[in-house]
Amino acid sequence: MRSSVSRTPPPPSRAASPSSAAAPHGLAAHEVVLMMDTDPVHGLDDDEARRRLARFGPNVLPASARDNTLMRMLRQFHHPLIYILLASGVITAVLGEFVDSAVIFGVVLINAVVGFVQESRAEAALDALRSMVRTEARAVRGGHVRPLPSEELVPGDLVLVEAGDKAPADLRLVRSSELRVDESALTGESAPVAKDEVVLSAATPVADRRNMVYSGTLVTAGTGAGVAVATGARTELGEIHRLVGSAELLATPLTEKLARFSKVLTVAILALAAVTFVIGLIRGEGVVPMFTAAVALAVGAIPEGLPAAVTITLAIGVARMARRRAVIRRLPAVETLGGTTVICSDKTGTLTENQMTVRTLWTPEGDRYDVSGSGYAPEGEIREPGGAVVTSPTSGALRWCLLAGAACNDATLARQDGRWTLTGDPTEGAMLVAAAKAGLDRDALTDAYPRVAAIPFSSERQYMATLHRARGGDHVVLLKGAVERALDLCDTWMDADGGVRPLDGDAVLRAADELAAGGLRVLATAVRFDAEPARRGEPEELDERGLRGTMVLTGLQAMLDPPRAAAARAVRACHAAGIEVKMITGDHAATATAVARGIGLLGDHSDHEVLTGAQLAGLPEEEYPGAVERARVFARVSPEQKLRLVDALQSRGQVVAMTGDGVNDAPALRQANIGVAMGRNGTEVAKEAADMVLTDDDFATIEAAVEEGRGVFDNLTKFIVWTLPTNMAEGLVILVAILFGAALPILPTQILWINMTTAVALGLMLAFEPKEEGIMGRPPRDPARPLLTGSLVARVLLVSTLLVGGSWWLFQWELANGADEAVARTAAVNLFVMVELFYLFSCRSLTRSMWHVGLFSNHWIIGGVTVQMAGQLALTYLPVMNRLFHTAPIGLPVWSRIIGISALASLVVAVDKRVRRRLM
Ligand SMILES: Nc1ncnc2c1ncn2[C@@H]1O[C@H](COP(=O)(O)OP(=O)(O)OP(=O)(O)O)[C@@H](O)[C@H]1O
Repeated sequence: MRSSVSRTPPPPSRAASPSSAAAPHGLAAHEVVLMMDTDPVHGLDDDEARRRLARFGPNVLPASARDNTLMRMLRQFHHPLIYILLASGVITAVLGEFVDSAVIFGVVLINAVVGFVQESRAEAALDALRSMVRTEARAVRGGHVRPLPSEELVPGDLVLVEAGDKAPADLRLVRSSELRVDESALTGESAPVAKDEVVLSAATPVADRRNMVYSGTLVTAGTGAGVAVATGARTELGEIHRLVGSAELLATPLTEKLARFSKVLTVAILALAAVTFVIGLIRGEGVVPMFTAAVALAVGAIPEGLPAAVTITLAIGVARMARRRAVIRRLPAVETLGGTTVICSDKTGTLTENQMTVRTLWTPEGDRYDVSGSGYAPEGEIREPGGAVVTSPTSGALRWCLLAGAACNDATLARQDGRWTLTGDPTEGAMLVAAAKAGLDRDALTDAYPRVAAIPFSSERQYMATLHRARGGDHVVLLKGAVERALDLCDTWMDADGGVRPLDGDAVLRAADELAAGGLRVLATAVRFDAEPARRGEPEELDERGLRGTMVLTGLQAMLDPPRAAAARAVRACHAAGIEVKMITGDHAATATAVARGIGLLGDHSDHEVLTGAQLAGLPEEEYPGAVERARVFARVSPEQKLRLVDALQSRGQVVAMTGDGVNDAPALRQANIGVAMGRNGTEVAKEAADMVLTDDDFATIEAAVEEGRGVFDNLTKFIVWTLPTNMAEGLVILVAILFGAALPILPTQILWINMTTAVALGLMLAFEPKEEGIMGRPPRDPARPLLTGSLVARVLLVSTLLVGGSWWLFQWELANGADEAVARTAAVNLFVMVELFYLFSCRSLTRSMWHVGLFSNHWIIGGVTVQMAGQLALTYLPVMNRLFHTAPIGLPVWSRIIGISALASLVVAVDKRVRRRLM
């Protein structure tokens, strides 16, 4: 036994410079195998893998190299408003107002801490989401191929990759076949790179890395096996990650628009404050009070909490979507989802269960056989048209229909804990089960006729063929696939005794149509027997051209794939929400139509709403977009056609969500406004291209995500409508005071108090607002529509006016009735907060009255209101707060005036809402 020391490979250091001779791509494959101390066939054994995992750590990128904590904290101060506050803090101190200065610095600091904590939490929430979509790798351990979480890979592992995978580590290839890799994650170059056909014995090293597949790159075609030479942070990707840090996660078009808006607003308000300052001086006011007033104006009018609130609302939306099994990969998707107007969905697996069971067999003589049983248990019977049970047919079309289905097949069935489970493609699983029900054993055939070559199934090709050879040299070619494709390759059919006759393609198509009209998925099977012994030494190949016109059709297998339980309801919900649902499938038009009818996607007489890939291809350019917009089912569509479909819909102004799972779906997913990938059955390539991943592959989840997206947008709007009046009113109150040469009703530190406490305790709670009733009963939001509609702008102006009028009146009234300035200001400050607090309840719904929403349906708001009230009492009655904020205790009569004005303001808003609702 070798010692563990001798089995430790050199640290897979990237220190070996890429050009150095010791870099894996500069060595011959067998040298890399030696260097990594592994076995090119059996891989590592479990014990050794465990040791290496302990030594090198899990195969994950280090928590992204974000700025360190200090830098992130400092960034919180990088804002024009904060500069103003810092400057005014300094100037206030120079003027000898140390308490004010301390309050200003204190507020700036608290603001930075709150910003920092919120930002970190939002980022952590998004990071957590990424780990929900886990990558599986396949490695050979102890001679067996094992699916493994990619974190568990270690240097020296023999890793298998195929089309659709994301490479889980840096791999030096030891075998590959037609491998093509999209290396854009590393190089930015998106055209796939062909990798060399490498064999282990190839002694010549390759200088330009055509024998390497790097972690994070996407395999777009072919298969390969490679030795992991670096994992985790030591991969090329890890290196880039360390240098670049993570991309800016928290920006979306909306946050950017708002950030720009706040910047422009800030500059405008600063200019206004400067002008006010100058006007005051010209009118002979003192420098200090004018400076204070200018600062108050700037601090009050700038909506500083806006960008952070938007980010947090989006992050909360993302978490809600994740709970409903839609994982957002790109934050802008949250915004776009709410505006989705068309959802283009795959059929198999998304609208249906992808649980196939063969129900009917058809042989070319016209006989139909019924198959009983359900699921993947090989329990059930096949009955002849007369009713007799079929047992082990020994010759003829039925035997070869079943055998072709079962042996031209990569699926396997296993019994686990009394349940039959399938590994592989459900279509193939169903055919395997059908053969077993007739007592036919695939293994008996493949033992006598081992498989020597195959044309794998692909969505473009729509069939699969395998070549089997007996020891004596006889060949059998087996084929299964879409009926039209199989007919292209056959010109004869097999009868019940195994005799071969000329084919009547139309009769087969008619039979297939009839079966498909019942919603069954129909595949044809065919065989070819070659007595000719293979010439020694000649490679055994199977090529498409050689099949044409040589195959013998043996029958049809029709299988049921039940619609998902929630699909019909979700389609109905989408229609009610003004969202079109279109089915895009590789399946036959008749099958697709029947399934679409079953889930309410098509009416009973709507054949004109079904288009096939061939019809699409034949459409003149100018008719294409219109036809695509009208159709609801697209059948026999190849993945390549999906891109053009998305384009066409977008050219008609639609906001398109498109699902996809294969490698070739990636371009369409990228082009769609919302690319949706399948978490369970999708390829890594598709997930990488998508904006959203469904962890349950279910169509209903898309509908749920759209609903959440609408909710997020509503909550954003609510926050903005709630916060803007306060800012406007604060700015205006100061402006009016200066223009009239009157005392300021609120001081800069008091404005700081109002803005900072209410944004966190009150405004943010709107982000937790549950979705409004009927949110899926209105049409999608027009992306071109501004965030605030005319009526919302009017409401913002109305509330601002009420605030300015109310606080001005109250301040003057208190002064006129003998109160000192501190008491009158405390009254004004409390009035501001109280109006905001009442108005918060109104903002919980943009159109309905606050009573309709239910006063207590958002616990967060109740909590926030309680905290805010406690804060107000402290501000009013605690001596230390009185000193810090220049406030003073106020009596009950003052409170009653405050509450009275606030209630009156709410009443006016409620009436305004009601009148507008009537007008709508
Ligand atoms: N494993 C397979 N072997 C041979 N032929 C197959 C196999 N799977 C599917 N087919 C045939 O190819 C056609 C297209 O299949 P594809 O997987 O592209 O689409 P689909 O699964 O029918 O639909 P969707 O696009 O909604 O997922 C099928 O209708 C079937 O006739």
